[in-house]
Amino acid sequence: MNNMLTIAMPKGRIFEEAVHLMREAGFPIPDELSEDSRKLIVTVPEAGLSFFLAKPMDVPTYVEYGTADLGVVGKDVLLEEERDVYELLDLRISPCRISVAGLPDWQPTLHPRVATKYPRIADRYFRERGQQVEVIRLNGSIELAPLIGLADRIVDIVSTGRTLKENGLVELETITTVTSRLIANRSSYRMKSEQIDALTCSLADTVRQGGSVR
Ligand SMILES: Nc1ncnc2c1ncn2[C@@H]1O[C@H](COP(=O)(O)OP(=O)(O)OP(=O)(O)O)[C@@H](O)[C@H]1O
Ligand SMILES: O=P(O)(O)OC[C@H]1O[C@H](OP(=O)(O)OP(=O)(O)O)[C@H](O)[C@@H]1O
Repeated sequence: MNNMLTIAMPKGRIFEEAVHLMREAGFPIPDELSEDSRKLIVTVPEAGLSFFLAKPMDVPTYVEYGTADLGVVGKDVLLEEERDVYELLDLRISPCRISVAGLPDWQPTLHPRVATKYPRIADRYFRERGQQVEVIRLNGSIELAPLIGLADRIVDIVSTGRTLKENGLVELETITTVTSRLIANRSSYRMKSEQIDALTCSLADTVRQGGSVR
């Protein structure tokens, strides 16, 4: 059996915090694993760890298919992608929320349109409330949609609230709060339980001690 643990790391916002947390938990992550580098795979044989860098939305896919044993990913992505993976630990990093937002003078319309990068989350949210909406999937700059008349409302990430404020939008409802999670492939979790449990426990201790808060 291959005893190496392969970990899918998300590029972008979560990356630095995740690396910081792992180093605090005692895992020797080399400087080579950096967003400044173009290298996508970094192996640390002496620690039995191999890391690769992926787009955040793709992390659960790599983990579900077993190309990574573990992954670090935002709860928003888990809720959107609905991949068959284990969620092992709340890492309490990269906090934000998913909210419904719109113009302050927004009025309900007969066939409301909702723009979002999270079509499943949006669809589920409005369906559970018995509200019929047309969900329009966009890839970014979601706040544009109500400003230019593409949609009545948006479902998007809010962190500081600055993007909403600078575009004259208001947060109407919070759908859920979000932090990053450690996830595992189901069969890896059975086959490599000892290694995965040890890594999860070290990270959990560090998280409990507030080690990740910077
Ligand atoms: N202000 C924020 N905006 C977006 N994501 C945030 C924010 N704060 C924390 N996050 C977390 O970071 C993750 C997104 O990271 P990032 O923006 O780097 O990736 P991305 O959405 O794939 O970006 P892009 O599509 O612009 O490359 C989200 O899944 C979420 O869990
Ligand atoms: O509340 P804030 O702190 O302003 O953060 C929220 C904004 O950040 C994200 O956008 P991102 O920067 O990823 O750009 P994007 O529009 O291209 O997705 C998100 O989609 C919001 O637009």
